[in-house]
Amino acid sequence: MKERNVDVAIIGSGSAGLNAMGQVRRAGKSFVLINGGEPGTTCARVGCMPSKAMIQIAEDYHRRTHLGKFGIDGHEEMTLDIPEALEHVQDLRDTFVDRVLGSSTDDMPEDLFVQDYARFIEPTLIEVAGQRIRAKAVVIATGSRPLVPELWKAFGDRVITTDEIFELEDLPAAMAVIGLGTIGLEIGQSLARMGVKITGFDAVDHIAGAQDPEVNQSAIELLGKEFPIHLGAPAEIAAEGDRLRVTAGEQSVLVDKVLCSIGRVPNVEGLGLEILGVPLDARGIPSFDPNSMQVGDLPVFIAGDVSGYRPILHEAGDEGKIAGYNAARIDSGAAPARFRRKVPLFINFCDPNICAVGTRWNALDPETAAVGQIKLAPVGRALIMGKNKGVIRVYADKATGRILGSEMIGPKGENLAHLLCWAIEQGLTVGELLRMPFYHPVIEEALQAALYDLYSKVEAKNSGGITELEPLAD
Ligand SMILES: Cc1cc2nc3c(=O)[nH]c(=O)nc-3n(C[C@H](O)[C@H](O)[C@H](O)COP(=O)(O)OP(=O)(O)OC[C@H]3O[C@@H](n4cnc5c(N)ncnc54)[C@H](O)[C@@H]3O)c2cc1C
Ligand SMILES: NC(=O)c1ccc[n+]([C@@H]2O[C@H](COP(=O)([O-])OP(=O)(O)OC[C@H]3O[C@@H](n4cnc5c(N)ncnc54)[C@H](O)[C@@H]3O)[C@@H](O)[C@H]2O)c1
Repeated sequence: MKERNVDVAIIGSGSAGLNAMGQVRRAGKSFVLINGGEPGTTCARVGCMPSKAMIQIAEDYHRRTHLGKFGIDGHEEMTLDIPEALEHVQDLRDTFVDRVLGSSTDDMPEDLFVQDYARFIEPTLIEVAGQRIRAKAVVIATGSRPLVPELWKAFGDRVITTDEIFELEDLPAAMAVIGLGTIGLEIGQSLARMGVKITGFDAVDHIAGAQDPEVNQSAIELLGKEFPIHLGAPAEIAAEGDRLRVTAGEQSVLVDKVLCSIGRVPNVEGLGLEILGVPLDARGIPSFDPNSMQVGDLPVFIAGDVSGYRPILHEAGDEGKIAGYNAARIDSGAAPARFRRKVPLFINFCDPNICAVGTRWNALDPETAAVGQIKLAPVGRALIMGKNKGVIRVYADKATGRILGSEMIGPKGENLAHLLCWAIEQGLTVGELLRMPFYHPVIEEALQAALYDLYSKVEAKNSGGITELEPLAD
């Protein structure tokens, strides 16, 4: 079998793999990029981008339900052309995929971009497409795919995942969404708003991965107004004629299709990771350092969703950069560089957005943490928008006032979560945040109100006579 040598072999041309390639190129090292399956990245093909395109349509169409209150007539007659809407999602998806391919692999020669599934023969020897590639370092960036229980696969295209939903040309009348994590809520709510009769199920008693009980309760209440939500029992599926009966505990519903959104599994089958000689966890992932992305003490690095560490886009990109940077420098003899990871930021784009930042509720020490909150109901700008629903909860260290984290459900949560995340990155205290300007009337005033509540509960207070203003030195 033909064998050739490169400095770095990157397995997977998703967002993590492409970022790794960028670093290797910048370091002037030779490489091969290997991709089994469709190129174009999960984000652009079946992930972030088509899902947000669908959410946008659903949200704009849903907006008609507020218009009557504003005196805008004609909204009752508004209809949604589903095939046209789905075609628009597909067109946008194709644009995003073309952009990714155009700026990455489109013009790469076959010896640099090998399209097949790779397999480890040794930690630095890869077999792919009938050839062997000896690399000084290897980056594993093979991503993940939707988890579908074996039994449910027998229902064919009546049980679909996000890998199939953006291919549909029309929508069924009734669907169950099993799994109300990120995907289940984003897509389930969109489908409901587009006119599909949705019933949601989750085995646990919280949705959207919410940990803060106030946020979880508000989320269940608000989303539950749009479609029935059944929690606390795992769902099962049985065929009933050409339809499907979904049952969970006492609850049961007959539907045309099921969206299976019960999580994702890493793409590791056939990779032969066992030959690395590093202990593998229950998901088949070798132990690695999340600051260097190094696997054990091997010249092997892991990045992106396959690691399961932080399966979101900007983190996959960061992990790809770290892995690529270190892989390109493996022959320097120095230990791989370790990088500080960013403050965790998570945004669920359902409406209202559900977000989590920094230290999560379950990790807070009730002895040392203070919690401030604001319910959105009285917030002026939210009221004007007709979106004064939800709650913002912000956590700080009681003694120092330093912001630790937040969980929230509210309008423009995506923006407020960024502000808080950047404040935590900067090590700011609640007092320092209150000294920032807040325009009027903006949704940030909701955050300001939560911060005032939090300020009243922390010991560290601002110096000078006015909380919001820094006194000038004489
Ligand atoms: C519906 C949905 C919505 C999402 N929305 C968001 C969002 O709004 N914001 C956000 O931050 N994140 C979102 N995500 C998550 C985000 O898409 C992922 O974190 C990101 O795409 C992961 O990139 P990756 O490079 O790790 O994997 P991928 O992009 O999946 O790349 C892995 C590549 O490896 C290839 N491969 C697999 N096995 C092998 C093998 N053995 N040999 C060679 N190649 C192989 C695959 O074919 C694939 O091309 C969403 C995900 C989904 C599914
Ligand atoms: N906005 C975003 O950033 C975004 C959007 C979509 C997806 N993603 C990424 O995709 C990943 C996967 O999303 P996901 O929603 O599939 O997974 P998830 O882990 O967020 O949610 C899965 C849910 O399914 C439930 N579940 C599992 N088995 C069940 C059963 N038999 N019956 C009922 N419920 C069951 C779990 O309790 C959980 O709540 C996320 O972790 C995230 O990283 C991110």
